[in-house]
Parts: sequence; C-alpha cells; structure tokens
Amino acid sequence: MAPFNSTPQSRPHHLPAFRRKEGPPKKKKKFRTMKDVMKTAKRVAIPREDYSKLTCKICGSGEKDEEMLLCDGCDNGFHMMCLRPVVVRVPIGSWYCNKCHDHHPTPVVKKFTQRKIMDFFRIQKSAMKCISPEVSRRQRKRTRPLVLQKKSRKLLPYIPTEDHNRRSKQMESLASALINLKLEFSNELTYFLGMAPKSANQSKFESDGMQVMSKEDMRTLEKCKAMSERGEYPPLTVVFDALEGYTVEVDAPIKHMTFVAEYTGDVDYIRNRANDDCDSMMTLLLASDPLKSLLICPDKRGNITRFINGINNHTEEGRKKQNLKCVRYSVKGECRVFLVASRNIGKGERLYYNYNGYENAYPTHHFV
Ligand SMILES: C[S@@+](CC[C@H](N)C(=O)[O-])C[C@H]1O[C@@H](n2cnc3c(N)ncnc32)[C@H](O)[C@@H]1O
Repeated sequence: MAPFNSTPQSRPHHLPAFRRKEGPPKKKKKFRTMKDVMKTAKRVAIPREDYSKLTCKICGSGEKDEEMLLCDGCDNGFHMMCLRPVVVRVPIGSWYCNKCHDHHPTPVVKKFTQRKIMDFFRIQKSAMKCISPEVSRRQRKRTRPLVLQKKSRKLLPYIPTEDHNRRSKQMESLASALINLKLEFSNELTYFLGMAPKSANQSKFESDGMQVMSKEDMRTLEKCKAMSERGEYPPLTVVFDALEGYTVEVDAPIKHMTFVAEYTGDVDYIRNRANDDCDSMMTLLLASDPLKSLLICPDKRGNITRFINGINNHTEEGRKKQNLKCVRYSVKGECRVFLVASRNIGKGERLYYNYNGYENAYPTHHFV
C-alpha cells in the first residue's frame, strides 16, 4: 500500500491510501532498481475526508469500514468480502470496481533492456548469453533416464526456455509485476532485524518434525539455484487476468516432480503478523510453541511464487486445476518451502496450488 501521512483518525485504516489528487504518475523513461525506486518514492499526503457515511455498494451496510475498499473510478465503497472474487488483501496501487475496471487499463508489461534485467535479477555478468540448444540437449542427456526418475520420485530440475527473446519476455513480465506491487526481487529467504532471525528458522522446532531433503534432491536444488543465478529461470510468464489478478502461465511443458520455485520473502514470526493483510504469506514453521512459528512474507521482497494462484477447494473443477504442490523440507536444518509439479503440466496452463495445505484458514469459495 502506498505510504500516507494523514492523521490516523482521518480515514479508516484499511481504506487504500492511493486516492492521489495529482493524477496518474508520470512515465519514467529509464528503469531503476527497486532499491532506487523506494529511496526516491514520494510520501503522499491524503486530505482529510469524511468516510462516516460510506456504505458497501453490494450489501448496503456501512459496518466493517476497516474492510471497505474505495473504487478509484466511481468513489463507491465495497467490502472486500462482498466482492467476487473476494479481495483478501488491500490492493497496492489504484483499485477499480468491476464496473469501472473496463475503463481503466490493466497493468502492461514494461520493456527493459538486457542490462536492466540483469541488474533487477542480480544475474551474473557472463550468464545472459543464449544457451545453445546443442549444449543444453547434451546437458539433459547426462541426467538419469526418465523411467528411473519417475519411479524414484526424485525432484527434477526445471528446464529454462532456450529462446533468449522468450526468456527476456518472461523476466520482463515478472519484473513488471513486482514493480507494480512495489516489491523487490529476492530468490531466497531474507532475515531482517526486528523480524525473526535466521536462528529461529530451525526444522527441529517443527512440532511434528519435518521431512529432510535427500542429498540427491539437494543437488537438484543447487543446480536450479545455479541456473537462476545465471538468469535461467523456469519457463513461466506472469500475466494479468481481470478475475484472478496476476497469475502465472507455463511457457513450455513441465514434467511431474519438477522443482518449479522456492517460496521466498522476509521471514517473520506469525505472532508479528496477526493483523497483517498481506494475502501471500506462507507457513514456514509450525513450532510446538506457537510463539515461535514462522511465516514467509513476500510483502517487500519476493519472487514469482507470490503470483501463483490458489485452487478453489470447494468445487471439483477448482480442485482439478491443481498442478503444483507446496512442500516444506528441512534443508541443512533450515525450513524451506518449495513448489513442485504435482503432475505433467502443459504449455499455456496456469499454475495453481492448494492454499489450504496446513491450515484451512484461506477463503477460497470465490476463487475461479
Ligand atoms: C498470493 S496472491 C496471488 C497473486 C494475485 N492474484 C495477485 O494479483 O497478486 C493471492 C490472491 O490472489 C487472488 N487469487 C488467488 N487465486 C485465485 C483464484 N483461483 N481466483 C481468483 N483469485 C485468486 C486472491 O485475491 C488471493 O487473495
């Protein structure tokens, strides 16, 4: 949510703070890293307005104003839970109701130079050259035959797109989506002062113990990490959909048991986030002592996983969409969360997993 400095009583806390009077932000000619953007981001002064008579356009009630969104088009109020699909977190940036949405452009994918992409994703200098199809075919041949891999249910490394232009498009789509949500790219768990320290994230604290990642799977993980450091990401594109918001599409077939990505963001205690609206927090550690339980919070830093949508747990059709599973592993004693293909996934499919893997707290009744 955009920062604001109005006095607390001037508006209900959850009303989005983005009713700027100065019109749409000017187009920047050059791409800057998220760090630069945050450094120079202007604080927006919100004029005092009277919201006391605001009612929800759908249910007509003026109650629960802390859950009311204001449409930046028509200025009407909407309870987040009255909207379809339900809006779980306060949107970052402008928000338009379904009626006004058609008159306002959906986010566009920005174009970046290769240099900017390398800076944004912190890719090693020598790595952005196209992998020759011949070399990558040879590399793939060296891995174990498919039949064996299927039987042993080992994790498979993802296969990045070989076409350099296509790969740039995928990265541009992710960079655009992250920038639109004012997030920095981070492909690993991050620990910051005031949140949980790294020492708090130990799998031995998990109440029922945690599956330990095998050495072979760890090698796959390391291979994927090395690939991502070279800018070779999984073949995925972030797209924007009017009903689902951001969502992730598959650019090339992905085999069952393929490691797709690690869920990343800032690690924090669940107890610190009791009143947090971020809708992309992920359980990391469920400790015997609940005060020690941890979350991954991609509200400032994150990667493509925070754009992957959830299945509707309440319909057969919804459940059928699931093509990823979310697994927690102990890796060298540290809890980590991975998204792994739960079946073969075809090109053009969108990725979905079950948001209610550990607790049944996430409302998915109105998911598509
Ligand atoms: C972790 S975010 C996923 C990315 C999100 N779509 C976005 O635009 O940022 C979770 C939020 O996405 C939306 N969402 C996730 N799965 C959905 C689905 N199947 N249908 C509709 N909305 C969905 C809900 O608003 C949910 O609170």
